[in-house]
Amino acid sequence: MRIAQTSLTPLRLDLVQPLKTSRSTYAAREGFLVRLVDEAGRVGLGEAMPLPEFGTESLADCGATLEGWLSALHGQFLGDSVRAIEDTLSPFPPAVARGDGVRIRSRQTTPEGPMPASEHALELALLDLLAQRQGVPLCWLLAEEARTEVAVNALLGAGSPEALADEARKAVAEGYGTLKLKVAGRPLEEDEQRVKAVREAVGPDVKLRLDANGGWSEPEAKRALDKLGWYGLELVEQPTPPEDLAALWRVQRRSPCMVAADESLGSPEALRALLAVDPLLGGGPAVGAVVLKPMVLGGLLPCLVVAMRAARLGMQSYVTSSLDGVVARAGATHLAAALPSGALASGLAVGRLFAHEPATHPYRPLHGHIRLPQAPGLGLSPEMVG
Ligand SMILES: O=C(O)CCC(=O)C1=CC=C[C@@H](O)[C@@H]1C(=O)O
Ligand SMILES: [Mg+2]
Repeated sequence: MRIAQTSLTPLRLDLVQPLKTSRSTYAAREGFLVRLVDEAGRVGLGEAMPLPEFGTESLADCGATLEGWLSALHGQFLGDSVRAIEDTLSPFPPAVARGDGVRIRSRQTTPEGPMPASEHALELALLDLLAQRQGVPLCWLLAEEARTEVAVNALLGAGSPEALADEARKAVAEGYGTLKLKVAGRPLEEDEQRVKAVREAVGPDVKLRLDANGGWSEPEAKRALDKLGWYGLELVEQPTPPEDLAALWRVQRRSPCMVAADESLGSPEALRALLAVDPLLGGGPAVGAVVLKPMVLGGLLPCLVVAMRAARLGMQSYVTSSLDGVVARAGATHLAAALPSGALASGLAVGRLFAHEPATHPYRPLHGHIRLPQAPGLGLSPEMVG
């Protein structure tokens, strides 16, 4: 393929109401939309929505990096293969590369260091273009047996127990079978009232997952899960701080439910330890599941590698958005469809959090699922993405 045109457009997503977690409060998200046009006028879409608190580069570094990479890519020929895309994104010079990628990294034009959000944006645009050229949905580039629909959880953002109960009832009425709510960063008694209100509102069969965003110490996590475990939890995301894997391992072994590592995957060292059979972690899987954020791990392809390695170690995986736009969520949905298992719902139903979510796009959840468009690539037209 020849990259005939490139464009980089700033993207801002205002939330309807700020989303509070134990570590951050999100009122708006800022990033970039990438467009790559091939010699036949096909448009490949990518999105960078940096999340520095999860280990990505800053917004400024992302913009500078993508400017440099798109300038290096403009007018270049690239092999029509996933291998060529991997080589283009590879941090190693072409001498090490195996396929016919394009050298985009150079000291003169781009900042140093890992740039996962930038890598995600460029990789997604190239995968979208490649899949369009091959006339297949993007997920077919990732797995031959990709699923055609993905179960997604509802993210409950309300604060009070009463408001959470109303939000939970509404989500279940819309067909969601899995609900997620933020905990930690407040007295445990308050969290217990919130979790209890949701469980009493929806009954025993709806799956309930919590996200502490690393906000509990190890003793607090054990005490919290002893108390909240009575309400039938599917899993808890990142109960303890991301850098202490041994604490995460110890909490998993006492927990009444599955522990999912999320923020820990933002550290390359911690990710390597999670995916090794580490004697420090008792030789077994450190946690029950890993949360795959393509924006944090640098794209769909690195996430797929993590998912395969995790599965070999007995860990499940699921995908979540990084509170990003339609393009990134579309790519994440194709990744979720290609994972070894779809047993755990993915966190991709965040469109309703945003004030100006595009009205017509095919990745809107329906009855708790996203059905993938059977169209080439992402199946998104430029006007769908605002
Ligand atoms: O998982 C979901 O339902 C939505 C994504 C989500 O909860 C998050 C996205 C980005 C940052 C975090 O606040 C949070 C998470 O930790 O998973
Ligand atoms: Mg999380």
